[in-house]
Amino acid sequence: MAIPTVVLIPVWGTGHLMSMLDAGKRLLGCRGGGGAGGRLSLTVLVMQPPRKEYASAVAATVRREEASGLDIRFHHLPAVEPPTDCVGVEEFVSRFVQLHADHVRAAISGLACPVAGLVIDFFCTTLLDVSRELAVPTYVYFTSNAACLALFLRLPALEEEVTVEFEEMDGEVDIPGLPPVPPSSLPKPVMDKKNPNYTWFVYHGRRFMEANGIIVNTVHEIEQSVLAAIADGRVTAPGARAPVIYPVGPVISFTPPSDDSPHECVRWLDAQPPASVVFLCFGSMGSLPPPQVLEVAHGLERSGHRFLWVLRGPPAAGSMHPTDADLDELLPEGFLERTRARGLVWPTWAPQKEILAHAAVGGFVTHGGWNSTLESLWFGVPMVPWPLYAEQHMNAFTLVVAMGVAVAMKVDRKRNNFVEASEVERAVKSLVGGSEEGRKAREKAMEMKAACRKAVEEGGSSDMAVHKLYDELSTQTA
Ligand SMILES: COc1cc(-c2[o+]c3cc(O)cc([O-])c3cc2O[C@@H]2O[C@H](CO)[C@H](O)[C@H](O)[C@H]2O)cc(OC)c1O
Ligand SMILES: O=c1ccn([C@@H]2O[C@H](COP(=O)(O)OP(=O)(O)O)[C@@H](O)[C@H]2O)c(=O)[nH]1
Repeated sequence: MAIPTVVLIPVWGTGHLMSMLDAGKRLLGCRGGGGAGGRLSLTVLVMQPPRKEYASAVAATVRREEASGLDIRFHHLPAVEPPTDCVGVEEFVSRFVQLHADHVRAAISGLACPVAGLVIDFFCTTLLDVSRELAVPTYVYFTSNAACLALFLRLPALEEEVTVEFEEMDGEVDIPGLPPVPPSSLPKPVMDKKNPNYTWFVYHGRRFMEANGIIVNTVHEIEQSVLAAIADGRVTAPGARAPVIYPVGPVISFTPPSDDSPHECVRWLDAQPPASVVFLCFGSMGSLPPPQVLEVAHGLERSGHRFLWVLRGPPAAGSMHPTDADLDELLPEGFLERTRARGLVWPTWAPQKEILAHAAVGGFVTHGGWNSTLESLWFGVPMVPWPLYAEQHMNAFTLVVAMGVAVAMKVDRKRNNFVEASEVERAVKSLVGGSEEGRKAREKAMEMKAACRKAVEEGGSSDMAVHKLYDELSTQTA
């Protein structure tokens, strides 16, 4: 009989597609997985991305994985017409995915091998209707952390409990397993209940309950208390218990470098003392408006510390991604000359993981995307979170208050996440300048590094979670 397959349905963004593929590959790595005599294969249903800028990145990923020799097949779904009347990302992605339901049904029904299960990105819960119809067990893959997942699961009950906007409520938001969450730290889509993006968040939170399990890119030991609260039924409404949670992280995509010569950023770091450099980078969609760039430049200059700053320009019209920065136009007059001996400003995509791995890096000013956060923890680098979009305000709260791996910085959410130069200076000095706060964050980050590495070793918590999932999937089609 043909080997049963696990069908993956990712969304197209790098932090989503790569993360799900790498998690899937861990299933193939289980005893009897995708190697010779394997008991499971992977089939990836690829949606044609709604924007050209994503299409080439997706195509490159597919080419690389097809050449890997692993038992992974890619099935390209027919294109659909993207909705044109959406107000934001959550609504757009959710509705665009929903339009693929018939194609997903046809693709799964047409597979020549038995289907062990379906793994869907968290934006894809509308497809639970298809999997129910086909009687295929379905797991949600949650690319962010357990704290954010707990909020998703708690939202349907919060709908009843908090009838005003969160920012108008008295006190803080109660999410069992987390310290009380200030309403100003909630993810962007939750900040405006009249917005369809909020409605979609609540919708997904409700539908997660129908899944056979939720796979989360986190580590049991680093989010123990919130994971326990979910498992004990304290997060969900009375009488409702969340599906089994599989913390399989950190899932980090390490792609082999394309040539042997070290990147210019790495060569620059080679000449810096250990733990002396603060690294600033704001994710795949992060760029700072020109007045904000000036504040950062002044803050870094006044801090007196070494820095490696990935500075990107504003996105071109119709794009979500930053352009390469024009440094002469963006930076203050004479800044590069004055800081030449201790700073490097890099105007384009940087090899973030290689940089975080470097001994010279002492701290990371990050937008707090979950992939960046896990990469920082993997290398034991303490952070200063500077949330810009999506769930990043919630991540910043988790990193500072719940995990203690980051030094807080005052970010004015009401002024487009503006940070004053003096605050950049203070945060940088605190992070890499030997303050008690910075020392504690570094110590915690090193503890988390050890926990992350242990979790993915044979017999570690994440390794066990992957095996548990593998066993469940393989028995379902046995
Ligand atoms: C988790 O809550 C939100 C996620 C997103 C979001 O949307 C998105 C849409 C795309 O078409 C492509 C993407 O790559 C993408 C990515 C994305 O979130 C990022 O996901 C990472 C892993 O979950 C990470 O945690 C980053 O912080 C996110 O930026 C958008 C959103 O609101 C706008 C969310 O609330
Ligand atoms: O110059 C850059 C910017 C980002 N990244 C990578 O892009 C991903 C960003 O994912 P994250 O979840 O942190 O944020 P998002 O971009 O999805 O908001 C991470 O793997 C980073 O290492 C990188 O390698 N170089």
